[in-house]
Amino acid sequence: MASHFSDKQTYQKDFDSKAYLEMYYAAEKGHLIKDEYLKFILKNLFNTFTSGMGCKGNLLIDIGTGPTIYQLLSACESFKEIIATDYTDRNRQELETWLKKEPGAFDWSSVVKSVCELEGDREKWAEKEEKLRRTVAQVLKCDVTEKNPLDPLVLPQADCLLTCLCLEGACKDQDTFCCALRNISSLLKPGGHLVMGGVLGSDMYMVGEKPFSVLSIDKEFLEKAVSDGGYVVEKFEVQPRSDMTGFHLARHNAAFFVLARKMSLK
Ligand SMILES: Cc1nn(C[C@](C)(O)C(=O)N2CCN(c3cccc4cnccc34)CC2)cc1-c1ccccc1
Repeated sequence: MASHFSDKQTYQKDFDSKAYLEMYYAAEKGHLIKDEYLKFILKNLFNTFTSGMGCKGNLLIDIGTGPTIYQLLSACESFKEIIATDYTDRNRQELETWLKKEPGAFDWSSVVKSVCELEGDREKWAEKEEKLRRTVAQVLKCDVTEKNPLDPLVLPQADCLLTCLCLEGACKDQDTFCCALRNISSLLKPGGHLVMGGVLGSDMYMVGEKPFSVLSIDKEFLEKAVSDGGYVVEKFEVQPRSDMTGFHLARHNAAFFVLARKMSLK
């Protein structure tokens, strides 16, 4: 049980990206493969990015990408350029290894095939992987607790911000969460979309034998945080968790998906 907050130094030192990927995303046995979270998020990302909801443009920045690429598979059909970001060196290294098809890269093919099935042709999984590799232009360091999360870089504002399973893991309390949301919002154009997925009612998750803390949030808090953060909520889906088999590994009672539009200044 994570009895204390897992801060960024803890992530940098103790978060084992490879052990995490095997535990949560390995074909058939990965905990999130079996859990409803991944199916729920992939379906919502597919609907958002490839079914004419107007979520498309030049630049999408993914905040807190972790070592995973599942969240980018539909987005790469609707954005010319994707920038992936994360706090820890090992997460960014894991992403670079997959993007460059280097030895030891994690095998995402079963998840890629699932997204291709949603998009209508499961056999196009190899082309999909190459399209994603061509679309991810950079993998940058980010820290959502900084006013400019990409400091010292100053980028043009993005057309879309994507963030999955990040803020609830990175923030120690609700005030920090709201502040981090404002920080990342500075990276988004007015009128641009925020796409956020994650978990409600969690307090921790395990990576190997190590517990990592999670800020427990509920729908009401999240809805208020996004609205107070200067957004109009366009879609808010919650999927209560039914399968409690992996309860001890990554405790949460629901998955959420939010699509919101950043209000223009005028
Ligand atoms: C499964 C699963 N995966 N994940 C996401 C994960 C591994 O936590 C992650 O990669 N993250 C978040 C923390 N993050 C960060 C940590 C410190 C500081 C950061 C500063 N800026 C940006 C990011 C920072 C780095 C990216 C959460 C769960 C989960 C599922 C169900 C129940 C409970 C948890």
